[in-house]
Amino acid sequence: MFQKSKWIRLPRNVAVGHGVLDEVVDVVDDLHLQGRPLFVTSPTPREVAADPIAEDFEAAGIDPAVVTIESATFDSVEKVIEVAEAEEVSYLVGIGGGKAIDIAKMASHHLSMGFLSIPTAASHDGIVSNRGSVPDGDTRHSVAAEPPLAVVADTTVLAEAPWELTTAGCADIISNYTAVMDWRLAKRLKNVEYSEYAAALSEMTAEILVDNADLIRPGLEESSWVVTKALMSSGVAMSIAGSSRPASGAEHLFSHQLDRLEPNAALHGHQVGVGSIMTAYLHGGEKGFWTDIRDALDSIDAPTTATELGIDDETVLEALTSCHEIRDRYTILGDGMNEEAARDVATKTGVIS
Ligand SMILES: NC(=O)C1=CN([C@@H]2O[C@H](COP(=O)(O)OP(=O)(O)OC[C@H]3O[C@@H](n4cnc5c(N)ncnc54)[C@H](OP(=O)(O)O)[C@@H]3O)[C@@H](O)[C@H]2O)C=CC1
Ligand SMILES: O=C(CO)COP(=O)(O)O
Ligand SMILES: [Zn+2]
Repeated sequence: MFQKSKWIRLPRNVAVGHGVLDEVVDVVDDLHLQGRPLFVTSPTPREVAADPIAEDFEAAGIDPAVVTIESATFDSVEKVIEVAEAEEVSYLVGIGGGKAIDIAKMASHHLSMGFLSIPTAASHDGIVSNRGSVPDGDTRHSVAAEPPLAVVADTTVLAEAPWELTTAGCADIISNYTAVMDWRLAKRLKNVEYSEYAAALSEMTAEILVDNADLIRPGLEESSWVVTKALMSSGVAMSIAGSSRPASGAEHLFSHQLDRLEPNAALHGHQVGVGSIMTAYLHGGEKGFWTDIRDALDSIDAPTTATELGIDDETVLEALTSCHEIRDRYTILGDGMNEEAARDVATKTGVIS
């Protein structure tokens, strides 16, 4: 007897393009959201977007509360929950990079409140996903979170953000290739839950981005358009899967471990991109597959070496040999690499010299 069932929660409204930051109040109106919002933001996005959006709300007779967070931690989630309760808000608006949006979606989940996602950087694929990513001691949690009711992605704002944020978003997408390979491997070896649709969407998203690499250039609003659509598509793949599996494999374990060993050394997307070169090599795949990943990263100005990440070779090796312990997620790393093997892959792929 067929007994499978599933909920897939996706945004109802997606406003993307030139100047849509001016339409946030209209989006809220269209969703029939009542009461006071809490803006969850971080220092730079507050200046770039949260303060101007607050002025629009005030002009419409709505007084938003604002909380600024500095890091993607459970303490930040707690802080947001406390402010939301104290300020008696009705819904949350995450305004910023991956950090602010993750914290807002996790706090919304806890509070059972609606949430809007307003990215100020095309730097990560958590814009629409229903997961939050939080370091916690030796481990890294992928936490169930509230998917946004709506996304407002202004390509003017995204194009004006520092270029490396956009290249980080591209690298987060390019890493989908190896994430899906890890997922298929885990399906074959460990019978983990797997969605062919989510996997195909994730791969297709990476494919379209790489095919359009020529359009991705600094300061071009069209680049933000191409990258943001890919980031949202990748987030939809995660929401369909009900897990970050379509977009997070061993290359993400490597990045999460770097976050522990060298906090804030490099952007999330850049770290997963370099990780992806090495895990593509480990998968063997078709000859030249890892060089395709490296060349795709190179073509959009994303780092391909430890030096370009600003991380020393020994830290790369430590991350490679220990990152399988970060979480219970089967990948090409299996039960871990020894140091010799790690040095071999990192050297042969040119990540370390
Ligand atoms: N839930 C999910 O599915 C996913 C979650 N993630 C998570 O997202 C995070 C990575 O995202 P990322 O965006 O790189 O990290 P951050 O949110 O830390 O943003 C990176 C930097 O960009 C700055 N910034 C943001 N917008 C602008 C702008 N318009 N102009 C100038 N600077 C700006 C931030 O400023 P400031 O320092 O002031 O904040 C910060 O310094 C990680 O925590 C990662 O785990 C990533 C992918 C998927
Ligand atoms: O970064 C992600 C997808 O790009 C998801 O993060 P996790 O590895 O924490 O699930
Ligand atoms: Zn990622």
